Amino acid sequence: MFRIGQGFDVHQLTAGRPLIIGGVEISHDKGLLGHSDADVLLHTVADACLGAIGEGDIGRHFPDTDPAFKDADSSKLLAHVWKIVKEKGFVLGNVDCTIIAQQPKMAPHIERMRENIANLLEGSLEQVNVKATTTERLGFPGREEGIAAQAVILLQKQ
Ligand SMILES: Nc1ccn([C@@H]2O[C@H](COP(=O)(O)O)[C@@H](O)[C@H]2O)c(=O)n1
Ligand SMILES: C[C@@]1(CO)OP(=O)(O)OP(=O)(O)OC[C@H]1O
Repeated sequence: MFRIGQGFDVHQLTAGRPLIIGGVEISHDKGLLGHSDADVLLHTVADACLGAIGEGDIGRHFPDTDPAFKDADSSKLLAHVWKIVKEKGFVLGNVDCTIIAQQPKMAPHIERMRENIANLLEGSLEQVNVKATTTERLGFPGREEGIAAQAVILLQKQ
């Protein structure tokens, strides 16, 4: 049996925060604002996983009112979500992600993001694709007010 899930997340860009995307800290003049480390890509992958298994979303599992998740490492949140996925008997088919950001360039960091996601989802590099696009300066990503990410995941029941 196969299950498909999709995720979408947005975080605001602000000065004085680190920019962490896909578990990679990227040198930039602004970072993403959130209750956790605001890793928009890992949140999106976590939501895609939860969607595929019918388990709601990360806000339900890790409420942003809970001090336990203040500045949380999103790798740990995704690892917890993946444990739930495994307990339900699923393995990774593949996951395809898009980061929507005008700046900075994601290309130099994409391979490390893929490695991080493959490790967290206990898959191979070939099962994980990460890409990036600008919005040609249009809308909130284009004005560099925020960064969005989306993901589609396929899970297979063992
Ligand atoms: N933040 C980004 C955005 C894009 N890229 C890479 O540039 C290519 C062209 O982007 P367009 O939005 O003009 O289509 C895109 O395919 C990515 O390879 C990037 O690295 N970082
Ligand atoms: C991850 C959590 C929890 O720390 O907080 P944020 O970093 O604000 O992220 P968001 O994508 O808004 O949703 C889930 C939250 O509950």
